[in-house]
Amino acid sequence: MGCQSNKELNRFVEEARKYAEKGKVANYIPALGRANPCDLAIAIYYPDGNCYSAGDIEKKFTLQSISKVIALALVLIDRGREYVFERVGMEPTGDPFNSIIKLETMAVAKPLNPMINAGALVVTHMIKGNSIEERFERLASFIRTLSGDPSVSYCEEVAQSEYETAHLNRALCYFLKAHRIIEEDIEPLMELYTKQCAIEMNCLDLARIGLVFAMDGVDPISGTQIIPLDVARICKTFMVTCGMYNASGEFAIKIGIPAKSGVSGGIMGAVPCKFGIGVFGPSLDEIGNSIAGIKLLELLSEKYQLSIF
Ligand SMILES: NC(=O)CC[C@H](N)C(=O)O
Repeated sequence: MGCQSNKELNRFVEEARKYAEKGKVANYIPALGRANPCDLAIAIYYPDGNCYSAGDIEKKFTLQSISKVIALALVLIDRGREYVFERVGMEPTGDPFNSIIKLETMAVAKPLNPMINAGALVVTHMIKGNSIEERFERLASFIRTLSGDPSVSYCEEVAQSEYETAHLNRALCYFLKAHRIIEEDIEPLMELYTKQCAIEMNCLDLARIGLVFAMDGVDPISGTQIIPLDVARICKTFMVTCGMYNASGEFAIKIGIPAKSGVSGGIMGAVPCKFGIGVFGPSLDEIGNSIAGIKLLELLSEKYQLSIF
């Protein structure tokens, strides 16, 4: 089944924490550079409502790229598959998450998938609403429903810090605007995107969202289908093929759990039909994934045979 003991999870955390010193916290968003590289936490949420956790579980972190998979679910619900995939593709890139190179070399300028920044910016562009505030609120309220935590909000300091420094993301947006994939003003879109990335929570909330994906869109605690089955499946497939950036192949081989990471050090995992996982460890490897977090998931996956393959 899976780990059902805080004590055992704690042993895994302490074993994996040793790897944190081999990585570095992200500092291209200045506010993220202030994280403690030694922090490490995990929570596992089961369909019966039981939750096990260990490490620095009280620490909140921003979702960053984890928000990409949730925003994708929202726009797929709102606009349907056809509309969404006319504007963003379904293929992994093998490039870093913020790369611009494929946009220019592909025959059609549309981003290859919604998990790289270019694709995620197009997804955020598709969030419906009459103002930036309304669009952000729709996403935030969707995330509150998924996590079952009505207090979820965003970290203003991180949002502002990214907004002030997100020149590469601006470049992606202007390129996409020139090719008419994005059709709105870029500065308000950047405001929305940086707030989206700065939505913060602890790893228990994140595990609960992972659980909804694991259960094909049903929140087993409330019994509601929050995400339609086909949308949940599309999201999980992207998590497998592109969720860990250009390390998704290695992650699939070594760990084999649909997962999505973010540069703040979060990882959301969805073990199909079993449980959701939330991990936080801000020390990152060269690709930008939580170094101790990956080790922790590796220990867990090996012990409990969690690979879906
Ligand atoms: N990999 C990430 O988590 C990237 C998210 C970050 N907000 C960015 O756009 O650069």
